[in-house]
Amino acid sequence: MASEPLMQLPVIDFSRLKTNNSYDPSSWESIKFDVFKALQDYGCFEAKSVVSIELQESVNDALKQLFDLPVETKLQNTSETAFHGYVRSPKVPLYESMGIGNPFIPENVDNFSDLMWPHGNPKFRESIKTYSKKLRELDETVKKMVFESLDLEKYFDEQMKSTNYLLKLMKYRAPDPNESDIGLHTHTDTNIMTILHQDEIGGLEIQTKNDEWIRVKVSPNSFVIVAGDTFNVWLNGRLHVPFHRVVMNGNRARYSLGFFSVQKSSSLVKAFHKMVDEEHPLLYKPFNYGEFLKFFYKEGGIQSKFALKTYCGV
Ligand SMILES: O=C(O)CCC(=O)C(=O)O
Ligand SMILES: [Fe+2]
Repeated sequence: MASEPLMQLPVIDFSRLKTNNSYDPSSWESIKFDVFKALQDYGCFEAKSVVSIELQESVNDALKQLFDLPVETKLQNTSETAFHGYVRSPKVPLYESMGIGNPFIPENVDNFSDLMWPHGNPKFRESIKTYSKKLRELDETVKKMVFESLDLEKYFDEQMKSTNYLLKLMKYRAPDPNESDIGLHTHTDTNIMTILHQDEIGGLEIQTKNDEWIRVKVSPNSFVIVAGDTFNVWLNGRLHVPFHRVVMNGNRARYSLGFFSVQKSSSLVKAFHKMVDEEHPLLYKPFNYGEFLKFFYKEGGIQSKFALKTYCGV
């Protein structure tokens, strides 16, 4: 599949953000500028130096151990909520995934771990807990920077309170010789924002505003931050929401994970009043995220590249 290997996503180093455990104000301002620009221009960027290599490696091991479990064990993880249970689908034959809801709540990780390893797996528990805390911190930092860039600080706490999180653990097997190499079809993320990590196999591809595909290759302990549709509804189109996909190459399995922030269904997804003016007319009517997901999964929205526009575009 044709893709452009030479272009790179913006790289933002988060190690400069704190000195002696407190935020350095000038670094905050300069990183904030880069974050907002990257999300406007690309809808994504590489976030560097958020977790240590050691922590990343122990999470990579945890992922392999999880998917090596017998399928009967993996099937024990069931849920009514989309992507929280064990997912396999003939539409994406290379893909399987498992989810842990709000994984920074220790009990949620313990319950998941006990279900998968009834005799215990302390290493899995501890690495996932530490990792999830770091990812939540990164999620909050990036969003706060975007809110500040648009003078929306006063809405920040309320928006964070109406957010749920999902840690999605994913494996893609290598395709058989006559099988398609598509791991995950082209899509945008409909949630607020996603923090992705892929292992050294690579395969994540992101489309630029000029319709060129970038094959993402980032440092082993970096993340790719991806803006989702919900975020762009709040901001009435100020961000770019990139199409992305997974294309497998080679003959080894690929492991990845995503930390998804999702707006709770108890409040409507809608543009901040301040974001709508003559220059920026309203793009989407307010909607309930749970209802949108029903449309997305049941009425063929998932096949449409522009499901949100069809559902609530003005
Ligand atoms: O596996 C990946 O790297 C990407 C996953 C993804 O885009 C998604 O789950 O929405
Ligand atoms: Fe995605």
